[in-house]
Amino acid sequence: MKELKVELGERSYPIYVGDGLLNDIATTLAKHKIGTKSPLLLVSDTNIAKLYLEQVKSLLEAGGYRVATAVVAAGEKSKSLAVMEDIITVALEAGLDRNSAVIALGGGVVGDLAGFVAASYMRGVRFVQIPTTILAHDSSVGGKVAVNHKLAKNVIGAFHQPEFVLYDIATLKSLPEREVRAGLSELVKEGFILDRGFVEYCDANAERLLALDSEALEHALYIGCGVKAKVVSEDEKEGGLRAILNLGHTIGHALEAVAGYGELLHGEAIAIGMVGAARLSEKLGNPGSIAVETERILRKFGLPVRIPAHMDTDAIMSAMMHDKKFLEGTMVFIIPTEIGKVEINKTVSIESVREVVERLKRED
Ligand SMILES: NC(=O)c1ccc[n+]([C@@H]2O[C@H](COP(=O)([O-])OP(=O)(O)OC[C@H]3O[C@@H](n4cnc5c(N)ncnc54)[C@H](O)[C@@H]3O)[C@@H](O)[C@H]2O)c1
Ligand SMILES: O=C(O)C(=O)C[C@@H](O)[C@H](O)[C@H](O)COP(=O)(O)O
Ligand SMILES: [Zn+2]
Repeated sequence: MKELKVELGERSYPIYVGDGLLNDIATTLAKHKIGTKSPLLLVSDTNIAKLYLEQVKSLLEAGGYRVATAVVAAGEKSKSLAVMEDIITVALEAGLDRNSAVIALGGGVVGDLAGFVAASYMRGVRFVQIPTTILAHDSSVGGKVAVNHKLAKNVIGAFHQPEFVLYDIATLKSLPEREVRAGLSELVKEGFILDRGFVEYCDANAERLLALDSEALEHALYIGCGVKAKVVSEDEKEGGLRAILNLGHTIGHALEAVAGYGELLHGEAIAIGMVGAARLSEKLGNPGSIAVETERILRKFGLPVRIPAHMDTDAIMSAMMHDKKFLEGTMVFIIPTEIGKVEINKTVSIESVREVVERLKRED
């Protein structure tokens, strides 16, 4: 097992990464002083529930915990206020109190949703992340929790840090291929923003990562979680630096909302968004090779790098105006200045964004 730490003073917490860690869930809860007197709420989705819910529930019960479960429909559409309210009903009916904890067993959808329940229920209860997708190396660390609004992604949410993150890479073996690719998109993003060596590792080990080779995956997730932990430790609430984790998200989130949540997976939309950001970089005078290289690596992972031609440019532009980085009429963009480095740029014009969007729709 490998261990990392998110350093946030009294809210610091560990990330445990390893093979078979789920077996230790009850002892890990006890170690983190989550006791057996108040019931727990285990949140999952329909796909994950079939695979791992009974196992985790039994392990917890064997450790003396009382466990209520809430299973939501798999997919992005479950990140909604309506589904959140249903989960809160389960929590109330099961008698969860302020000493209870909510456990997210799943990908980013379950993590963001259960996390926002934990942040809101009785004004905040403890929260544990058990990520089960590659993408969730990103969502389980850092405390951003949210649900979507039909006009914009993640605009109803909070910062609520977990007690710990338990990442059992054995669970990743059951991921569908499309989800593996989408997860690798956000994983290589951690390299694009801060670590050229990691991009080179992902490039050289693409086949092994796609084949879910345990050693390559454990190493890559450890590095990816490490980048995330470092950035969050320096800027928990996105006062500045943390915005770099949003590379590809200004365009990407707009595509997700306009396509209809779940049509384009988050990682797929971010892949297209990262190509968009690299094209904008070229417009700002940086080398065109950044966009070429970004695109080459994302294609290697079988990710989409073009905007579906049927998507309406005006709708995409208008969705972008709801981005959390759109401030006082200015679009703040995360721009790659070389592979492994980005800058937070406030000079990108709306016209150049429109041009890039149009071009990404027209090209093959
Ligand atoms: N909070 C953050 O900082 C943050 C960071 C990145 C992404 N996100 C959010 O995360 C979400 C995307 O997360 P995701 O890609 O994990 O999607 P997801 O949670 O929808 O999971 C993807 C699919 O894989 C299935 N699945 C999950 N684990 C599985 C397993 N082990 N075996 C088989 N199937 C499994 C799920 O049922 C689902 O169908 C988006 O909503 C995005 O906005 C949040
Ligand atoms: O943790 C962050 O900060 C990120 O930006 C990580 C992103 O990958 C993630 O998709 C996040 O949810 C986006 O945040 P938002 O504030 O743009 O909704
Ligand atoms: Zn993301």
